[in-house]
Amino acid sequence: MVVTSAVNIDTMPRLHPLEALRSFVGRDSSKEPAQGAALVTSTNTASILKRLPEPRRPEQHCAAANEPDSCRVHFADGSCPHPCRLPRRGRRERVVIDVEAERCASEREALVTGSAHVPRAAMTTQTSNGSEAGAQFSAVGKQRPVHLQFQNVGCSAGGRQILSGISGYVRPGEVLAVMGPSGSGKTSLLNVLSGRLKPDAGDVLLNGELLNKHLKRKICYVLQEDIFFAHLTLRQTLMYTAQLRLPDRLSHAEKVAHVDHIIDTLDLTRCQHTRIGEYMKGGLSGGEKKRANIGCELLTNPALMLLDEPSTGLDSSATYSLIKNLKEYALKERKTIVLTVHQPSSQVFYMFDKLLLLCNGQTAYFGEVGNVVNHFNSLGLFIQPHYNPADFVLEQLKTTEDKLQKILAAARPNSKSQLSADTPFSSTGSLYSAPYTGGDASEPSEKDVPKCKCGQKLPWPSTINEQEELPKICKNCRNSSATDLSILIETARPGLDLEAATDQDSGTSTWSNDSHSNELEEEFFTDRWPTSFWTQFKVLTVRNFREARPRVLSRLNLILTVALALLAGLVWFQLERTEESIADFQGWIFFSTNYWMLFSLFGALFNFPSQQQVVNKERASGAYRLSAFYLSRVFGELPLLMVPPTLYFVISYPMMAGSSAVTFIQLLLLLLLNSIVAESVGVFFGVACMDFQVGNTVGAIFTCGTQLFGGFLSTHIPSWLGWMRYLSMVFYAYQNMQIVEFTNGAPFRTPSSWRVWTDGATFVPPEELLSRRGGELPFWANLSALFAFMVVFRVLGYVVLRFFRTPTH
Ligand SMILES: Nc1ncnc2c1ncn2[C@@H]1O[C@H](COP(=O)(O)OP(=O)(O)OP(=O)(O)O)[C@@H](O)[C@H]1O
Repeated sequence: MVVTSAVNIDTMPRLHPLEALRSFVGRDSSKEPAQGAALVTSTNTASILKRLPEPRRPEQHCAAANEPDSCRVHFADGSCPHPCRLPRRGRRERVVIDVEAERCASEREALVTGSAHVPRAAMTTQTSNGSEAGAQFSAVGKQRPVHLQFQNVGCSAGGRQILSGISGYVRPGEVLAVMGPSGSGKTSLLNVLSGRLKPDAGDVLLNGELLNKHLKRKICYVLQEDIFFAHLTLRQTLMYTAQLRLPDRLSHAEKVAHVDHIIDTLDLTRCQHTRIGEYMKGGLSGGEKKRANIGCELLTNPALMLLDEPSTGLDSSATYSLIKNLKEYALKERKTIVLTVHQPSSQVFYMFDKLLLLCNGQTAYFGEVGNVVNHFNSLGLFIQPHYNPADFVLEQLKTTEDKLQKILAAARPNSKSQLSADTPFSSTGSLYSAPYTGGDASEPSEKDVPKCKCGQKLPWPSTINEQEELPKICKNCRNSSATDLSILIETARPGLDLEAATDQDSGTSTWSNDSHSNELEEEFFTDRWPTSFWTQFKVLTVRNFREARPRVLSRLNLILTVALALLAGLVWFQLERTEESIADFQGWIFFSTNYWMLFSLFGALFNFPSQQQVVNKERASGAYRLSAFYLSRVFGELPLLMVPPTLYFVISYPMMAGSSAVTFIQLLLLLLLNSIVAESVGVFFGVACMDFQVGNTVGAIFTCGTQLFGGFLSTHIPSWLGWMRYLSMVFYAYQNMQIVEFTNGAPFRTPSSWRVWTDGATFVPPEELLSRRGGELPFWANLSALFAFMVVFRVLGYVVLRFFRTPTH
């Protein structure tokens, strides 16, 4: 054995050990077996072993040892490792990955041998069914499948009860469809399940644990509206999302691979370089946008997906392919999916596993999709042959009040007819998951007998009534709650494939308390943010720049700027520097400062709300810190915002007057500062006034006041109103530009005899020029006031966003 190199695999957490080997021996595994070996160290050997391709259980490795392409594990003494001999977790162990070696250096080193020429299939069999997709998703973050239960959920809004007594459950691999007439509470229920709306009553449980801040991060919520930046392409959108929401420990290449996989999975390859687009402007189709929306959420490999009307705006074939994709995804990845849907075709309808039918915020049916027609038949409501069952059940909710009451009564937990529809409710409305088979629960086989985490066998109820009397606390460990017990029973329920419920990644039961699997999961979910502040700032800055570029530097904006610059240049063309033209110089300065104040302020005021929609969506899903976004916006957009005023200035100022380079640059910088300050004010108004009309009105009042008190239009403001000028940012910018122009620029000739210069001409002294404008503040004071404006409004904007615009949906 030749050890060619050594690497701590903890620095490459998602790299397969054999991939690590390949990277060190420098061979392309797909062509020929690599020669050599890599010494791979890790603080957690078990994590490496778990990342080995199947078969990876020691006894299975024995069987596979003779197969040339399989991976084999041996210990130092050459014996086949028995489970009890596997290195214990948490100890610093070394794993040697070798091509042909037979032994290890010490007993605490596991020797993982095997040809580096591992078939691709073997490299990707890390998830439930060995799909490549699974490996891709597991690279993002390992997640336990989620069993969702909600019990007696009640909720009110605007003084009205919008949900009451809603219960249901979904297992991993299942899709629950929530249906009901418009306004029946579907979206509200999803909001409750996602934790965005606090219920007044009832509980939402994930794997038996009450929904909390930590668990919320396992949930992805695909909103009904497809909210994106219109100028970015689909691929850019997914890539930025991946960079923001996938942990820093994944390399860029891994994130790219993951995005590629999502694009492939959702069949978006053809349109990946198409702009998202917006109303009346070309871009992705409705179905592509919807899939892009789902793709952004899938990137984080969520255990539980909530989708609000994913089929809205899609034709029937697009809906079919979308739901089929979701169903396959749920099955393959053991994901739990809840979605709301309006009038699915019967083909789509029967793809769902469970159906929750809502009417006026109450349950009209909960159970298997396949049972719903029988359930309605049992109530004397019969479906016509060849009639779409989804249409049929929805129509039943719109019939007479009597019929509706009958349906709602039958759906109540203590209703016999609903129980026979395989609904896991007790008469008290609490959930348990033992199957109901004609009144008595089936006796479980020995292996399926429910057990507490401590190993204590739990009584299997023989009747529904007994199930209600399940022990609240396990006698042995006195820890488990009744909820835990119901989940254990669910796990052990006859008919539920325990193997399938096993987390294939860890080789442990889904519900078992495998500390290592939890460790990995914790690693992914305990951090408040998936990426560091610096990563968020970097990615958001680039994204803001890309997003703003087509908007700020649009052809129309550039035409407008050049046209305006030429007009201003022509109006004030080649002004003579005489006393008579002083007012013209002041006019140009005032016009320029005002125009760019208005341009920047209203630009920010109009654009920020649409930007805010995306930011709200991303903040609600915990993608990044608000501070990172806010700061990145400054650095991402400001360079672009500088371009139009600069373009205007370099055209119009030389047309008006010629000055030294220093004066030229000083005036330009002052004009830019004026624009930046105005942009800060615009952002604040955009944030503070959620209503567009209100924002527009407030902005108009502010800018008109700013102009009136700016110092040019009126120099005889009543003394009791004089203080108002200090609230006008234009006042400071206007003053400073005059100071620079009149002090640093060439002097202004005058026929009067103020000052005689060397050539015999007389000039107006600069002090006289400045005193005429009625200003009294020095240059530094004006500059400080402008900076103060900028800082105060930026901080105010942040405060409003942080404390008054907390995203809920
Ligand atoms: N914040 C709120 N204040 C007052 N009423 C609300 C609020 N949110 C929801 N509602 C009301 O609750 C009911 C359920 O709303 P929800 O949006 O959940 O219905 P839905 O079934 O999703 O409807 P649709 O299918 O039309 O989207 C509606 O009657 C709605 O008017």
